[in-house]
Amino acid sequence: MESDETLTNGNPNEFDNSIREAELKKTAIHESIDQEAEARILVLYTGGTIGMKSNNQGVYEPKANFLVGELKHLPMFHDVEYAEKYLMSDVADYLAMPFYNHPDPDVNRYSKGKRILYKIIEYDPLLDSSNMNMTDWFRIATDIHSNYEQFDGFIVLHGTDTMAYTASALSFICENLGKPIILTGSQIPIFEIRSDGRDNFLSSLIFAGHYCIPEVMVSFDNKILEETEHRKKILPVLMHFVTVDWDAIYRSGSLEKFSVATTLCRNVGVLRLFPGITAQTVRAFMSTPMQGVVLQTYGVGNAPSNRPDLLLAFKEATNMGVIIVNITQCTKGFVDTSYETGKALSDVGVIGGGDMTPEAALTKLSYILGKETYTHEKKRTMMSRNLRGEMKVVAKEDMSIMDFELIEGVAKTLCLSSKEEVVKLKDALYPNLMCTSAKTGDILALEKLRGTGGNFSSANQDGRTALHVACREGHLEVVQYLLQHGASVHAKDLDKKTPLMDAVQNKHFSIISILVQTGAIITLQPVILAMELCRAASQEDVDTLKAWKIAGADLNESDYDNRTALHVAVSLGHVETVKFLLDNGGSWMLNDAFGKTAEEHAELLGRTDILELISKAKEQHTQGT
Ligand SMILES: NC(=O)C[C@H](N)C(=O)O
Repeated sequence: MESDETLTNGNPNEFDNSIREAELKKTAIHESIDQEAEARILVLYTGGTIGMKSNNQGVYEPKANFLVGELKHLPMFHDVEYAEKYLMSDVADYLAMPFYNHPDPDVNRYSKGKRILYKIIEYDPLLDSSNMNMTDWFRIATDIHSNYEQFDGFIVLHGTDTMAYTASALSFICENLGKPIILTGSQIPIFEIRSDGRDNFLSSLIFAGHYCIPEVMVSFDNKILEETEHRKKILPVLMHFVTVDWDAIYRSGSLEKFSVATTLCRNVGVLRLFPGITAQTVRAFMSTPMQGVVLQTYGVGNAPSNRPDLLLAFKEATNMGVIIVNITQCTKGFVDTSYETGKALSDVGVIGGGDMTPEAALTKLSYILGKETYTHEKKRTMMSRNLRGEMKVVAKEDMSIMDFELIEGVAKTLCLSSKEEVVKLKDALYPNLMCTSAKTGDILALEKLRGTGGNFSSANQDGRTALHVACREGHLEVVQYLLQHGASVHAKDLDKKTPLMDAVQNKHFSIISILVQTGAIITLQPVILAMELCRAASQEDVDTLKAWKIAGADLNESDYDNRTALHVAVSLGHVETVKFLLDNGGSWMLNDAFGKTAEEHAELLGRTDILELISKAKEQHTQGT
């Protein structure tokens, strides 16, 4: 061989020269490596059509240990000459793309192009994505985590069938992400003569190597989409190859390091409404062990408001602790409560899911329900928050005021300098911020306000406190939270209304019980209370009568004509109301101002059905005494 000959037979000077040349060459190599901007990308090859091969029956199947070797023959994926010269030691098993000068001026302002070195880790077995499950999501996230520091970005080669699920799941379980994760795949294997796979993979490598976008994204068809909107191809794209919409990028404000969530809840599901769906189906779907349901409704989040049976089934489920999130069946659009039919759902505890895709909503539910340290109310609040850019349109009533960092913001804008000024501003704003948070059931915001000196007994300009508002809205956990943190059950607003009255008027039975247990009492004058009872009786509003009863009211209270609720119910022939009143201590013997008892009114009207109820009540009364 040439070198041996030189060694053994050659002139010693020639030998010295060749060493010197080799040394010079080495230095040149190092210089060129040092000068060349470089990005290192880790590619997790999980399977999918992109790396499949047709078997002898002409069917595509994943083929192990095949992709890397084949890519090495494609010049746009591997620069053989460069690799032979420079890929050694720690990068020996990497592939090297040809040096690429990115046309985007934003990217190229500081460097004249980049060399992307990438390493492929092939999963065993390679999976068709239809065979993947939650454990595979964790494996991908954990692999990214353990290689996080050595790489500038990550690509996941994945089948297209369930890519939207994996991408959405990764976006949630990868917490405090600071580097790009791009999922890509193809419809035709990368080695076929015509394949979308080559472009998709190439775009992903270039994108991951040139842009530091801290999001999970999907690369397809020369477009990079945020993971959570990937299904909706019609939405504006984040990047159309050379132009990035930087404003559309979601950035976490957290100071925490990148980590991977440890648990996902599997008891979640998607239910698509259809005309004629039965309440039985809904109940069966939402029964134990179900913990979270994505409800796909019509249009802007509508469900039939003329189906009390369905609404009751949803209400039962939310009361049992199932978290239901409302998203639309349309491929484009978002959930709004401006229609009566949409509001009916939020009234029974269904949370508005804005414009989330079904995959994002489902994996978000699974992620949040997996957070064992969160209270139920916190889980509900988190579901209505935009956590990873998955909700471009947050339903107005679901938006947390704390998202705006209001106090600091206002103080800065007004250039307040002294502590006193800031305290004054706080006094003016805090009660309203607390009421707003109580209205949306946002315990996190309340906690933040308390932590920065908020006092839950302070009232806004109408004398309303956060407790008034929570009682009115029916947020049981917020009521409990406020009471445990110093809110007064005795607070009266400018209309002399207590939180108990708010709860009664809105028929929130459990809240009424808690308030009574905490010492709340009815503060209305007896005659006014009687008028309220008579009005409820006249409207056959048994639930309001029940609410007053739980609040401690005597249902025999009489108005200015000495009429009781029972007089009114009998005179108007409201049988159910009569029955409720008799069952709850209503007296048939009290005279009104015209000298008549309720029983006499029934006789005058010839209401034998009511007279029968009265005689039954009499019997029970005699047996009881
Ligand atoms: N195009 C594809 O990748 C489809 C394939 N069945 C998969 O999801 O793995």
